[in-house]
Amino acid sequence: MTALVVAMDGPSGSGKSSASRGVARALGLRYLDTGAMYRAITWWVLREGIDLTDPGMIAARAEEPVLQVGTDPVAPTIGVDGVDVAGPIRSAEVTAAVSAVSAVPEVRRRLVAEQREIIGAGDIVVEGRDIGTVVAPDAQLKVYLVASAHARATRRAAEVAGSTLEAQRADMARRDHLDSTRVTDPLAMASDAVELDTTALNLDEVIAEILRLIKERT
Ligand SMILES: Nc1ncnc2c1ncn2[C@@H]1O[C@H](COP(=O)(O)OP(=O)(O)OP(=O)(O)O)[C@@H](O)[C@H]1O
Ligand SMILES: Nc1ccn([C@H]2C[C@H](O)[C@@H](COP(=O)(O)O)O2)c(=O)n1
Repeated sequence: MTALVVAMDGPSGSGKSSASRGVARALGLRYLDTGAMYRAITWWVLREGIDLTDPGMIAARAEEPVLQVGTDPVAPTIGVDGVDVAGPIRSAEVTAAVSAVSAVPEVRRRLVAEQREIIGAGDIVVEGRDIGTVVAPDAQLKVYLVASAHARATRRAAEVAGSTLEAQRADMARRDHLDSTRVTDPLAMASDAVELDTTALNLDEVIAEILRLIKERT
């Protein structure tokens, strides 16, 4: 049987990470969080003091940081030049800057190549924004997760200590806009993806539906 690749795309807070990890764990597959890779490069750009408003400078140095990416769905890891950045990449500072860095074509070219190398022989669930359209267009199953803006902001506000619903809603609207209007690889649903609205579903129900879709395809 062909090695399985499942592509999971969708906007911020739609549940991609939680559902992808759950599916990978259930089936003994690997898991790749491509958003963590864009966040890791962003962490490095900020640490280097590179001007975020200068895409040319970000592009010129895009190949410099070396990423270490772990694909165990139980304990995914991410490092930059040997530094564990799993915590820092979730900071408000990185979240505010990541759309600008991920819009730089040289950053995307570099990371898409690395992502394809990690996907390699398959048996992996890959989540992000452009997986079904650009990174793995031949994936056996492509799922596009959506949820209402209210549900997404409520979930995030519950997760981030000290945050409010309104702040989360504003941040997601800003990132959705930047992620879907960038010139290279914008957030878009692949024509052969299955759209799954998670607004009224709990996480177990989402995972069960994706497992059902995988069974149907394989
Ligand atoms: N179906 C669901 N029902 C309720 N809560 C959920 C559901 N799916 C995910 N969550 C919760 O919503 C939050 C966001 O989920 P998750 O991080 O998986 O989204 P995401 O799409 O990967 O977001 P991002 O793109 O910003 O990384 C988490 O706190 C998660 O536990
Ligand atoms: N394949 C991807 C994955 C992520 N991004 C960008 C867009 C997001 O704002 C940012 C962080 O992703 P998250 O951790 O919130 O999933 O990275 C992208 O452009 N392409």
